[in-house]
Amino acid sequence: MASIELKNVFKAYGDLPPVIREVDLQIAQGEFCVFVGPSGCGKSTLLRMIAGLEDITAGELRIGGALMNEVPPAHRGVAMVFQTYALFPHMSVYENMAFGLGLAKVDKKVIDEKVRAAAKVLQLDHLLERKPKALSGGQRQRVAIGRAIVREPGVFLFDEPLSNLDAALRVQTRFEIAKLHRDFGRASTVYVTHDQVEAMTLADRILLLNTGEAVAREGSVAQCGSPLELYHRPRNLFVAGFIGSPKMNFLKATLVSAGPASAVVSVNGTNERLEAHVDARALPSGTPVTLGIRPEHTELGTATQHIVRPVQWQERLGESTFLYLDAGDGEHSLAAGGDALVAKAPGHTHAVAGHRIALAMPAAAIHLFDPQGHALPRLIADTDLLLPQAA
Ligand SMILES: Nc1ncnc2c1ncn2[C@@H]1O[C@H](COP(=O)(O)OP(=O)(O)OP(=O)(O)O)[C@@H](O)[C@H]1O
Repeated sequence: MASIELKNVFKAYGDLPPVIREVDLQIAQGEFCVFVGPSGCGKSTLLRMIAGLEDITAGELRIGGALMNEVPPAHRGVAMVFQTYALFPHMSVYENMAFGLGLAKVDKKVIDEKVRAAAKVLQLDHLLERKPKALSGGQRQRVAIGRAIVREPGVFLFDEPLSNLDAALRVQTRFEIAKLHRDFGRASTVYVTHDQVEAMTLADRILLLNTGEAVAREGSVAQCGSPLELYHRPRNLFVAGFIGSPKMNFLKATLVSAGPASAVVSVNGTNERLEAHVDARALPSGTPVTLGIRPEHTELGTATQHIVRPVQWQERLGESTFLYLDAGDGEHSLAAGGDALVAKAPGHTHAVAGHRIALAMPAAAIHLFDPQGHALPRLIADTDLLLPQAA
């Protein structure tokens, strides 16, 4: 029941360059915010700074409007769920869940009510007497979540809570976390993950963190917005390449012409011309650009404008088939160590390696990036992309 506000937050270890720079972020009460980014970008560090487990080098952290920089973790009104569960092995499920409330000297009867209510929600009521070692990974993580819930915190912090679970249990527990948030949605939640699907499905808002030189150049925030905003309107090449799996295809191209409704580019090393519903009027003709298109937005065949490329190999997943084509513009060719061009095709597709196939690229699906990697504005209405409308 508390908002979280980060104002120009920095984190540096000793004399090393800051690992977190210039983070400005407001998480509204009840909002579910997911931190994602490449390994080492500082997701956990930022979360631990909110929890009070790491000092804040510079900037301000407010929870529920109150400055928290110097407040000890126990007094911040936050509850954290760790990847490793961090349960007490000698205590039963009940004792683990009751522990924090006992420390806070809450009345025994109240503790009992809260533990039993949380256990019911998490379907742990038949396991209350068990020790953690007699539980599955998923059950242990539910106990860790239960221990957080009974404290009725204003803020929930999750640090990769599902990464020790197998694939099926991850899906189930992800669903449970989403449901818990919906049912008890007054707490603000910050959730760290490197899993795209978790980020896309759980978040009201995603904060994608920069890594490497970009941190020094533009601060730690690569982009912050709704999952579909990052998917449909990535701000730059890094965001476009990070959000989405398999990742967006990139082709080197050159701007031929730019008008109010679309731009035309030529794919380098070919005489192919493609129209894009993008506003490129800020750039002169002849400017080198990067064309981006997601594998799921390509189509097989010649129904719309298309390019023709040889198939290298295919991955058949049942529901869909991923075709890997030689990007084939010399610079990008697989033979030259470049990325393949990936197309998502229907599951029944069967392509023969070496065969040349036509890959349609609808003008509405193409993204363009300027020479600095910044996205040019897409001329597609928010309503067509199912994006949230401004109030
Ligand atoms: N105590 C420390 N001293 C020096 N550097 C540290 C310390 N703790 C973390 N770092 C560095 O801070 C950076 C951010 O680490 P952090 O664990 O927050 O990244 P992450 O995005 O959560 O990574 P991952 O996805 O791999 O868990 C890393 O480069 C890490 O090496």
